[in-house]
Amino acid sequence: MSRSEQFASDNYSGICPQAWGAMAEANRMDEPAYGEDQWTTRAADGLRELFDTDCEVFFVFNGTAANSLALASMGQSFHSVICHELAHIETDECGGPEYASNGAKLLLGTGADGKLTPQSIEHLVTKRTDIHYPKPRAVSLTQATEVGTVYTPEELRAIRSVADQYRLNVHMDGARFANAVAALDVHPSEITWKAGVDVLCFSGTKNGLAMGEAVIFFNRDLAEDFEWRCKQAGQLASKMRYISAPWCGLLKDNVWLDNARHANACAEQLEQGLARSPGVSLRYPRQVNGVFADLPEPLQAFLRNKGWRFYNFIGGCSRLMCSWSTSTEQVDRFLADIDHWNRNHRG
Ligand SMILES: Cc1ncc(COP(=O)(O)O)c(C=O)c1O
Ligand SMILES: C[C@H](O)[C@H](N)C(=O)O
Repeated sequence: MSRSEQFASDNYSGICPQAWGAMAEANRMDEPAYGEDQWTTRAADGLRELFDTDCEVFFVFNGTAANSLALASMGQSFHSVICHELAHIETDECGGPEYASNGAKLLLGTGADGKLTPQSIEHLVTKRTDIHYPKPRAVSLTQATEVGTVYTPEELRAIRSVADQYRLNVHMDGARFANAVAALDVHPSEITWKAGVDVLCFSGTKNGLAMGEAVIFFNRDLAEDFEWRCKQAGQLASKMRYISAPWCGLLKDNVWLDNARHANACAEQLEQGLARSPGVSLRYPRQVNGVFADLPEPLQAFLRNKGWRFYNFIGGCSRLMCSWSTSTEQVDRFLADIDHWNRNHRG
């Protein structure tokens, strides 16, 4: 499949040149294993510098592991985790968070545009407080959300206020955290520890790495023994430098932010083009690197027949996801195909 023919997922993209170069540099000589290498130290220090705080940093292979193990560190098996009904930890992690915590239950909240509201959190915390129900101990937010929207610093602080009231830890699934920082144009600390986030799972995979998520504990108390939890879960890479060195490539000269800005810009170009297409509407506001559009079924079939790949797994709308490697020419080709359909096939 040609790289240029998909808006299916930022997971389809390759490794960005800067990450690849850092990997090659780390490959030049032997290094200590299991995270004792210079690259892992440099990457962790680079993230502490980026967030401007002395946070604990761990690297795991993928997002499901990052989320599951982070949440397992935030409560016991008899607790529950509040998340939005569209949350990836609910819809696409195959019970990973429940498994890693030995049974913590996910309580599904609501909110417009995929964003959990303080009211929904409070409702779930207070609706049952009897011994027969798993006591809420954490709230999980996805930033940017599964439908391409972002929590503002104010919204995050409001959630933190409710979390404090009910002694909840705050987890952030940062699969597209870089895209949220780019969209909000804030310092990363403004939408993490300064807004009360205890643990961030920062995805490198969706930002230009082959794999590799950083689990960042701003609340260092929750990090106790996390390395053992990772080891037992098979998430301690012996050649850790092949995860951490590419992270150094992203952090150098803020490549991570440039990659996110580019992906967001491509999605904006897509959004603007779709706005000109009759019969096409957006299901959610476009704020980061994904466009969630209601496309007529015949148009979807036409595009797929032309070789374009995209998913329809959220409420039936079409998700068009851009990444660091999306090109403006690719977006133009997609829009040109839609224009062709409108001119020649639209009923
Ligand atoms: C919102 C969100 N969270 C977490 C993940 C992590 O998933 P994976 O385990 O596939 O890396 C993804 C995957 O793309 C995602 O979209
Ligand atoms: C949803 C799917 O699991 C993947 N996280 C993606 O965003 O493409």
